[in-house]
Amino acid sequence: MEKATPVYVLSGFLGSGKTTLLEQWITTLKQAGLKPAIIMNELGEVNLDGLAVDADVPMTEVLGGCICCSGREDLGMQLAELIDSEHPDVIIIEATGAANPMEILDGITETSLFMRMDLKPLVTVVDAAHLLGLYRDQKGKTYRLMQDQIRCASILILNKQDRVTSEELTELGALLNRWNPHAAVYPAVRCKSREVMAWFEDSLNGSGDNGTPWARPVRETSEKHQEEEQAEPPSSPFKVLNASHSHVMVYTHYFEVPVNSEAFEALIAGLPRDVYRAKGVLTFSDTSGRYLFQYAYRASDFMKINPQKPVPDVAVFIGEHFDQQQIRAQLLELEQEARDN
Ligand SMILES: Nc1nc2c(ncn2[C@@H]2O[C@H](COP(=O)(O)OP(=O)(O)OP(=O)(O)O)[C@@H](O)[C@H]2O)c(=O)[nH]1
Repeated sequence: MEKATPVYVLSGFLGSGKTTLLEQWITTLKQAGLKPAIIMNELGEVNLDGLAVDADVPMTEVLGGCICCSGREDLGMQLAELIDSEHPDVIIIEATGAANPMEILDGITETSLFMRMDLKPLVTVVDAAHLLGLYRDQKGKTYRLMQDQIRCASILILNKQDRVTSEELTELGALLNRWNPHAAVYPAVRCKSREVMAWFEDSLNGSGDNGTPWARPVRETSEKHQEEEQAEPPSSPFKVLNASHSHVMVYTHYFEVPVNSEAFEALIAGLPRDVYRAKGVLTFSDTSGRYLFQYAYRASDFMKINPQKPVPDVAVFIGEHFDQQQIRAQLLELEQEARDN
């Protein structure tokens, strides 16, 4: 089976340190002999961040707007083109600081309907001093957007630790914990964090392991750190949160055989409430042609389609803390039933 391309999304407010982290990841990938490709989204018409990245790394730019609003389809297309033309081992998307990550995830999963991708847990970089200032004012669009970016993340890098006092850092840690109790939080200067790098390397090794990396590496890291945490003196300004599962999850299922349409509809109708979005392309065993299905906020829709190029049978589920294994087991059962009939 064709290999799934791992896709990482870096979110975080303007100037928080995303490009700084991106450069470190690129270095790591190259040292491991892997070929990275980058999608950069800048609000301006010129990609200034891109200048900081190695010239030999394939890069696609989505300029002049925020991928999450104006160019969602653009993002999907760019992603597909990048995979087709460059065959990278890993893709990293650096979103503009003004983007809402949920919308970006939605754009990316469109592409996974026709290309094998392994979407990794979302990483958000937070500028400690900026967040502190906004938190003290408690208002404005920026404040709310930063909250959204924090809430969607599975991993939070509390960057620019050097620009706040240790008391402020503790206060911010508690704040992040309240806003997103599921994410692991790592304070850092210039995004340098041993734990985040270990997670990154670990998650690369887990690529292609359909869906599981969403739950695994953070847990491993946090388990390790629980032990370290206990050994830390009580005055330690930080603790790593016990993130047993990633926060916003995506489960992608590639079908090996056409399944029964009614059984599939029944499965969709019975999805847990925590799955708030699903979509896919399917061939059914009991109908002719292919269907695009969409599910949002408990309503589903099936539309007959005629893809212009080969597209796998696939379903993508997005939600918070849902049991991916349960959905996977149900889908495998449908496939088994189809084989038996
Ligand atoms: N003091 C301090 N400066 C940092 C730290 N991390 C990054 N910076 C600086 O902050 C500025 C912004 O960093 P970038 O990595 O470009 O941030 P970004 O999130 O990519 O910025 P946008 O693309 O504008 O959203 C740069 O001048 C960095 O050198 C840090 O931990 N401490």
